[in-house]
Amino acid sequence: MSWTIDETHDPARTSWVPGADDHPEFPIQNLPLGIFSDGQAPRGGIAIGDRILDLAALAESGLLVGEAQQAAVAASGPTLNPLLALGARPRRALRRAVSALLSEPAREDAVSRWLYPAAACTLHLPAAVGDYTDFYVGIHHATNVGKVFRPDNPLLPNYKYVPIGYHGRASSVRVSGTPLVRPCGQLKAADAAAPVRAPTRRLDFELEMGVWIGTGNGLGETIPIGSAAEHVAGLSLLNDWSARDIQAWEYQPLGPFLAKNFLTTVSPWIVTAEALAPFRTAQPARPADDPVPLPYLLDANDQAEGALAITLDVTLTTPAMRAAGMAPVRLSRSAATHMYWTIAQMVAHHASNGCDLRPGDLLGTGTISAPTHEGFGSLLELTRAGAEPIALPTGEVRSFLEDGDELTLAGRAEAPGYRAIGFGPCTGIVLPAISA
Ligand SMILES: O=C(O)/C=C/C(=O)CC(=O)CC(=O)O
Ligand SMILES: [Ca+2]
Ligand SMILES: [Mg+2]
Repeated sequence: MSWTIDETHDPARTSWVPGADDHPEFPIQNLPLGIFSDGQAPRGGIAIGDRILDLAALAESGLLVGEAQQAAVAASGPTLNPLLALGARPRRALRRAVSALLSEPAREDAVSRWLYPAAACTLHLPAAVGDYTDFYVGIHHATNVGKVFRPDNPLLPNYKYVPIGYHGRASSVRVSGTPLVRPCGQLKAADAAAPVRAPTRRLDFELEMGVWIGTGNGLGETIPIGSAAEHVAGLSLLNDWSARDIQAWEYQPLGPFLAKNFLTTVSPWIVTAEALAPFRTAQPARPADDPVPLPYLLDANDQAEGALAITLDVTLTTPAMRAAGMAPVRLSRSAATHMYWTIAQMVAHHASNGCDLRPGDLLGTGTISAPTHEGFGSLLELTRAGAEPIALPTGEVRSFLEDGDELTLAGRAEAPGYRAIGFGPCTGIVLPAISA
């Protein structure tokens, strides 16, 4: 229901907002939801071109009615959780109403006063994240990483039956732009008898998408695969910063812990399920030898259109590049279609034991690596665990991230006949460790 194509996706629809029609990420066909502030209290907003539309002001303007007004009221506070809890219908009504207001020239006088330059605003985390779970649906990443950590047994036998995940840490999820302080942890060299505590020497990124849960499920209830997409409010980009040396020593038997909970960065905007409707595509067929998913994970409609045509880029700027005024260098280009499990399968599996998902919960997809080197989604893979450092245009090399490096994820949804949309940046700069 929420993932249907309507007049808001019409590529011929234009906006009176200056520059919006030429904006590479936020034309009127996108209308992503976020939380912003401009000196006053943080509140809900919608990105349009290089402006932000104030939803709290819109809720008081008298310009909206019905479910659109209900949604704008729910988006007037410091988090979008109340809006996410309303589910797809009011969110979609708000999208349609805002799309009409921003496209009809006669509305410019009434609405333009509620638009602010994004460059003058601060963006916040769009929702208070109650729980954060990180999946592992990038099968090429899982195979590559498995080769590093378990050379004899890279892809474990459960992988093609279970959408594998681990419970991450919600408290350290932050919005794009938050600096990353290099973490300290236990490091143990292969030939050392005991670990030392020191700043990580293998600081990495992970190219992921974040899935924002809208309506949840009650404790003890499941979410059937056929309705799982209805529980997804939208997507962001997500960087699951990782300390590979800490990870290698601590991860058995319970999985990632301090190697991955020191910061998780998300892009500021929730690109809604509604906005992403035109970019649905078939889930790539599984190789003939792979098992058919169990029935609770299999839905014909999900297989037919449960993947998303989103290109994902990773870029790096080093301090030397910054000093020389050089443009960021691209480290990787992948695509969301390289996920072995769909978002609906992740949601259905998560709730399949009666675990309750709640509005504003965040799911990471796991690192989305392409099958080939130019699309690997982490430095662990790109440099083969540091054995093949990347040569940069400055003459520098990188095995893992160094202090002062700035790493940025970008995403672009594209489909023939539709206006491409973007996600905004997911960026962070590495600061030196505070002390060991
Ligand atoms: O032990 C392993 O195989 C690796 C585990 C992870 O790196 C967890 C993770 O964050 C998965 C991912 O991003 O795909
Ligand atoms: Ca991860
Ligand atoms: Mg993390």
